[in-house]
Amino acid sequence: MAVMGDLALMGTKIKLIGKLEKRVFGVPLSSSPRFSVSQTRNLDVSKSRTAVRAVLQVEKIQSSGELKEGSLGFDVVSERELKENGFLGLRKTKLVCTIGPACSSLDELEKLAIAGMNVARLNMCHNSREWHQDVIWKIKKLNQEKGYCVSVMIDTEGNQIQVDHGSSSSVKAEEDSIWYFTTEKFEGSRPFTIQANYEGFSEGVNSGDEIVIDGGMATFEVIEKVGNGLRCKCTDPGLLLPRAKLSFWRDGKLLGRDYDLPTLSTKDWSDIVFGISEDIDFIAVSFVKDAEAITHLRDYLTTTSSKAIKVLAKIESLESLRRLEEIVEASDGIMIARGDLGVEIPLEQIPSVQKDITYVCRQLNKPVIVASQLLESMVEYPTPTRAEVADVSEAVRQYADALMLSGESAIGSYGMKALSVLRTTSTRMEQSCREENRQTLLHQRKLGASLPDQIAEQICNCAVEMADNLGVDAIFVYTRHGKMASLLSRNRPNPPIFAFTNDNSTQMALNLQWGVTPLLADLSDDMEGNVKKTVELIKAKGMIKKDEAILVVSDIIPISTAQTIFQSIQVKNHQSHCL
Ligand SMILES: Nc1ncnc2c1ncn2[C@@H]1O[C@H](COP(=O)(O)OP(=O)(O)OP(=O)(O)O)[C@@H](O)[C@H]1O
Ligand SMILES: CC(=O)C(=O)O
Ligand SMILES: [K+]
Ligand SMILES: [Mg+2]
Repeated sequence: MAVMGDLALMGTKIKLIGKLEKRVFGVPLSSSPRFSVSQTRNLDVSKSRTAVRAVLQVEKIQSSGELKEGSLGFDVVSERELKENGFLGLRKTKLVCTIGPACSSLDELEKLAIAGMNVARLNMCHNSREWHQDVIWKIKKLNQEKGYCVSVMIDTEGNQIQVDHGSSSSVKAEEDSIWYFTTEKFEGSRPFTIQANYEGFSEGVNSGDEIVIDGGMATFEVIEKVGNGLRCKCTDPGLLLPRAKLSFWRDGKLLGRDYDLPTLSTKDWSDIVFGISEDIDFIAVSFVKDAEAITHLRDYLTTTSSKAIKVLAKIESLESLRRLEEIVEASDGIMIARGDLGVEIPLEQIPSVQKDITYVCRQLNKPVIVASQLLESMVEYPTPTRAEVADVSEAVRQYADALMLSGESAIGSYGMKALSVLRTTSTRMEQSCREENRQTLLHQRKLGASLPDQIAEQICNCAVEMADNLGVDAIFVYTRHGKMASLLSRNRPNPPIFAFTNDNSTQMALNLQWGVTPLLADLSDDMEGNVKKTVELIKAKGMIKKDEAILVVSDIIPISTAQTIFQSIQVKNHQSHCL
């Protein structure tokens, strides 16, 4: 015997199956699954006259019969974590690692995968095409042969204005020393000379303006313009690193500069073509200025790639902040690239800007990565600073979908340790957020333009409220394109979300979404069959304990009845025979 409830919503069926202990939509329920109750309640879900009618009733669930052969599509890392820590012990915050010379061997990559790397990032600014290809092949090999599930992201070089002193190490700029910034091209280095990579870099700059290198590594005052070059005096001594970035200031204010350069350079396009041919999962676009470049790239990918490659916009300039909402709307996700952002805006503004961006992303339901200098000191040292741990914790408390390592994993000696710090710190803060019940503090904005989209959204909002109120152990979602999984994730539920999909690119894309464990499964149009099969398999693997309850959500649309959308919510526990 089990409890079963139906919610009927314009052809949408919602089922509740299981032990109902608390309140659903404010309706008090008996604590025993062996009760008989029938209640109705109207609930407006949109501006239209649509209403939800909730009917709770007792129904007998048939015994499951024999277990079928098959795989649940679990990757080895999630499977191990689930067995060791149980449902609630699964980490929700996703981890991205930049791959560089310190971690590019098969062995090192496997160690990162074991330690929880969900996405590997390749920065196209560095190294050769062959090097990147080799890393991608190794990751695919690990996924295919050893059962990991690591997605691949390429990060474009972009049209960045950089200055270089021509030496491979850093150079010191002393106070009052005179330097010449030039656009002239020459090999090697010349004393007190810095090459800029763009002819127009000094356009609109006046004498008396300040040049700040890498967000404050050193500062110069412009003495005079000489052709396209600038003669400058060092006013704040410091270090000049190779390929440094610069910002211009006048009267204490940043000079917003719109260089007439396309967001995607010729090299970026060739890297994108390479990425498509290597079957990558994400393209992170550097120095996005507006939504246009993102829309253009997405259109290009739709026509050239059979796979749904996701486009992430990197927020790392003043212009991107000014057009934040349109960029978030146009893209599949966002990276808060705090490194270059800190060159473009005053450092003290970064924490509030990060908070605002993560908030907008949640509202518009796009995954967001917090990147750069999370554990910067670990490039050199085996432990993080207390301030770094606090920074990581704050990003987790803001419910960022993912955290990213840059130099810590790419060139650092303690990449594995840094990843472990991200893992333990995020797990701890997630637990604290659950105890505080911070999810309820978040406001949401309606996303769906069409009624079916609004229905999907409302189902997910209600499903998460139910899951949290009922204290279920896990949410199962059956999804083709990941929409329902992301709408559930957006609500940041207490239990983990297991997203079953038969689409490989959906699985790899969901790797970036908070709290979602994506699983590749052989789904049919028969929802009851899908649920039964996966629950039986997960039970057979010993992943469900006797007293655990699961909430099931689906958006599988049967091909034969494409006009009608059958979406459902069910709650299952061991009292129902099919568990
Ligand atoms: N593929 C690589 N090969 C060699 N060095 C790398 C590679 N990837 C990263 N690095 C090194 O790691 C450091 C940090 O990496 P990351 O790519 O995050 O730099 P970044 O400058 O912050 O990124 P971006 O250029 O996108 O702003 C780089 O300065 C570079 O020295
Ligand atoms: C990641 C990156 O591009 C930055 O922080 O600038
Ligand atoms: K880059
Ligand atoms: Mg950057």
